Amino acid sequence: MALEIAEIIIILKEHHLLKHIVNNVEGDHQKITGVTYDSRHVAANDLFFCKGNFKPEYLETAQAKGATVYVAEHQFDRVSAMCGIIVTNVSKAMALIGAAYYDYPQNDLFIIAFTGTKGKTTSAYFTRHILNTISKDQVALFSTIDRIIGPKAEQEFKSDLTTPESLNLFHDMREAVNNGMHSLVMEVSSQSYLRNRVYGLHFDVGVFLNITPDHIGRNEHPTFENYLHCKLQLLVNSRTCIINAQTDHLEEVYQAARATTKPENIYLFKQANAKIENPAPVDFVFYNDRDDLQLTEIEVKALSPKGAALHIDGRYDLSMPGSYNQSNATSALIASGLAGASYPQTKSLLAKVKVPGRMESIVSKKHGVIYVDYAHNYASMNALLSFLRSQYPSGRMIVVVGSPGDKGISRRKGFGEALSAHADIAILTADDPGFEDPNDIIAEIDQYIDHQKVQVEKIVDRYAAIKEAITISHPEDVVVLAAKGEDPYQKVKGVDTPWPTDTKVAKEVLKGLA
Ligand SMILES: CC(=O)N[C@H]1[C@@H](OP(=O)(O)OP(=O)(O)OC[C@H]2O[C@@H](n3ccc(=O)[nH]c3=O)[C@H](O)[C@@H]2O)O[C@H](CO)[C@@H](O)[C@@H]1O[C@H](C)C(=O)N[C@@H](C)C(=O)N[C@H](CCC(=O)O)C(=O)O
Ligand SMILES: Nc1ncnc2c1ncn2[C@@H]1O[C@H](COP(=O)(O)OP(=O)(O)OP(=O)(O)O)[C@@H](O)[C@H]1O
Repeated sequence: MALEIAEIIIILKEHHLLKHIVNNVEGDHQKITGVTYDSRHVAANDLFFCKGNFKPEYLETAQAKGATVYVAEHQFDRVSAMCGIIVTNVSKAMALIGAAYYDYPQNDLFIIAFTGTKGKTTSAYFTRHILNTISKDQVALFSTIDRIIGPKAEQEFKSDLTTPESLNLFHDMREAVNNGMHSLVMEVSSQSYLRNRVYGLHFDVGVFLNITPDHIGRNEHPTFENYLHCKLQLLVNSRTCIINAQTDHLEEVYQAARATTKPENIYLFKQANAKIENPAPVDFVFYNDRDDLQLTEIEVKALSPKGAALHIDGRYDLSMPGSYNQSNATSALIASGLAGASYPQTKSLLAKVKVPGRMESIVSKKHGVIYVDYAHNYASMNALLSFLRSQYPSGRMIVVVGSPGDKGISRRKGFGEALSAHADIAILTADDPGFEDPNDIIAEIDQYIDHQKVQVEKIVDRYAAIKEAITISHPEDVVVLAAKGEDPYQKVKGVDTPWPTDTKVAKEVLKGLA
């Protein structure tokens, strides 16, 4: 793969991003044969992007390793051997040049993208499972948990971000195409719009699941309005839109879709008896006749001719309980319908999907049922605990939870409120404390807990907290290990400290108690 300076100039001018060029001694036909934003991965003739919390010495290292061109928002004098392309916005430039360098892999993929405060990973897994089963292994997945760029085991790896940096995104899309993938299901975080990771990219189908306050604060969104604005960008950039009509801010969400999409390409869905303010007729409803731990099923019914044309009406079995998962499943069925999947081919496919770290249960005779779940804000914690409360009305609910440092500050209050509403015992512990003292985070969650309703224990060491929860639980109790899912590390003072995962710890503790 290669790109000439001349091509880069045209792309940047087209998007009004080019300020000027310095040291262009080799001329416009100079070719770059690689692109990177990390000095640790530079090769000869690379183009290097100076982005984010960047230090000038990274560029000097890049030059020493053979990079010949850099893109930055201002000129660097100490790399006089390099051609400098000075732009108004480096992250936008990086996304556009990345797409060009990897030869626009998005044109070879049918892309379904999910956004929402909660349910992105679950819905993406559901959709990918349906389409991948039907297409016999030709569907890639870019999720918070992992990225799958081909059918072989070595083409599946853990994700660093929910939505990758633009260069990695286009690189992995190209790999997916080379590996025979014809579709891609991906999660698009609001942060990826804030940071221009998907700038210029258009999606075949964009799905908006829901929005509640989260991800607001240092390093994330300055305000809720900004968070909502970034999330809405997915709909603005999608050819066909699917909207959960039960989302908050439905009017704005629908308007964002309408800004670039005709009503005939916008699909709304909701639970059959949910009351909503209708900005447009609903296309699909789902009935949740049965929703318990033994069996979860939904019936999907089209209400409009365009809905009926997808042929997804029918009764489906689900592997994951909870009304929110029924909503996630409906979004996945509509998205899959738009990609050509129909009933009854899809009838039983969702009965087999497991999403790592979401609603994983471990049954023990002496210590009740233990759930490991990724719920980590008010909306998800409330949804999870209220569902489990309905399933275990008589036992005690013992919840182990912590909140991350340096971000998502509103989660602390949210946890306090959700625990007060549903838990009997809360064991507050550490979860990615980052540069904060976990004791302070625990104290903050605790101040929002109603101590008349909930007994609180504070155990910073997460292993000891899980051990305590399981040790004190009786057979009729339910233990919830919340917020960490299958995360294999704890972020402590900038270091990813290995963590065996909540599931492994719980199993180990149970073995020790047997
Ligand atoms: C705030 C934010 O999003 N920051 C992301 C951003 O950081 P950054 O551009 O400042 O990069 P940096 O790591 O500080 O380093 C600066 C630059 O120097 C380069 N460098 C660094 C060291 C070196 O030796 N040489 C070198 O060239 C780096 O490659 C980088 O280009 O780019 C980095 C990759 O280049 C990301 O790892 C980093 O994500 C941080 C870790 C993060 O926590 N992001 C979260 C908030 C996030 O993006 N979350 C959303 C999900 C949210 C949700 O759940 O909905 C996501 O999409 O994952
Ligand atoms: N539609 C939903 N509404 C509310 N809570 C949900 C919904 N879907 C899932 N959850 C809860 O949120 C948790 C995380 O779900 P999931 O990983 O699918 O969401 P996500 O949007 O990918 O989250 P994140 O952005 O934090 O990675 C689940 O473990 C479950 O407890």
